[in-house]
Amino acid sequence: MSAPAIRLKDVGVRLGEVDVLQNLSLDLQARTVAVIGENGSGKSTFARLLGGLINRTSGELSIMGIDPARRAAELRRRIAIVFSNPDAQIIMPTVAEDVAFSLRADRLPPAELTQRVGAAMERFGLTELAQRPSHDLSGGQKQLLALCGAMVRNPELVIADEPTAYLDARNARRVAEHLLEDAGHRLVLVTHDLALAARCEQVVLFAGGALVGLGEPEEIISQYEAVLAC
Ligand SMILES: Nc1ncnc2c1ncn2[C@@H]1O[C@H](COP(=O)(O)OP(=O)(O)OP(=O)(O)O)[C@@H](O)[C@H]1O
Repeated sequence: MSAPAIRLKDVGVRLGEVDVLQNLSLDLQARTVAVIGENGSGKSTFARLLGGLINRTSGELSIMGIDPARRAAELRRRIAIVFSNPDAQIIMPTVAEDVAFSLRADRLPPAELTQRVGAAMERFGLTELAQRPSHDLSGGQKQLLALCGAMVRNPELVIADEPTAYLDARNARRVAEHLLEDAGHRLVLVTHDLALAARCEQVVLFAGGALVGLGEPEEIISQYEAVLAC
């Protein structure tokens, strides 16, 4: 592969009075990247930065050749962002309508829209819930719906922040397979689940808003476990 998919040079993010991320310089080329670190270390802020949801205060940033501060709309079309709290991502009254809403910009013919929505719901085990009011779903079902809505658009890059947080073991496994094994997209996965992180090709470790490790999963997870043991 040529240019890194994600490139940061001396990036800083200040939110209010707090320097949340400092002097971040890294190139991410692997298809699947895990982001790990202690509570409050800056992982979610990093994910929101990559997703164009917050802007950097300093430095340079390129996501698949796009500067999110300049071409946010284009970036949003090519990526999907999934958070641990799905409520913010569920908009429409029923499950099927909510999945279809994610495809509104594509202006698909009705038959193709129905087919795409049906296939996506099948993939995430939501077919039986298609006509259920989306806000009556359980936390785990909502998480599956949010993921389904994100993935139905076939994004090039998925940024997922603790996407299995509300899921039972079987659904967590199913979601992990979709995110990790589907070669159709790149993945940046924020997680406290080190077994999940170990399945990514590259791992990024944060501490106190700074990058303190970047490399092979085995090496970086051992580095983190040594910190946790103190
Ligand atoms: N809008 C904000 N204004 C000020 N400080 C913020 C803001 N958002 C986050 N922070 C601070 O930035 C730091 C990093 O937060 P962040 O949510 O990125 O951490 P995290 O690594 O994702 O944590 P966790 O594992 O607990 O989810 C925390 O100290 C947090 O309090």
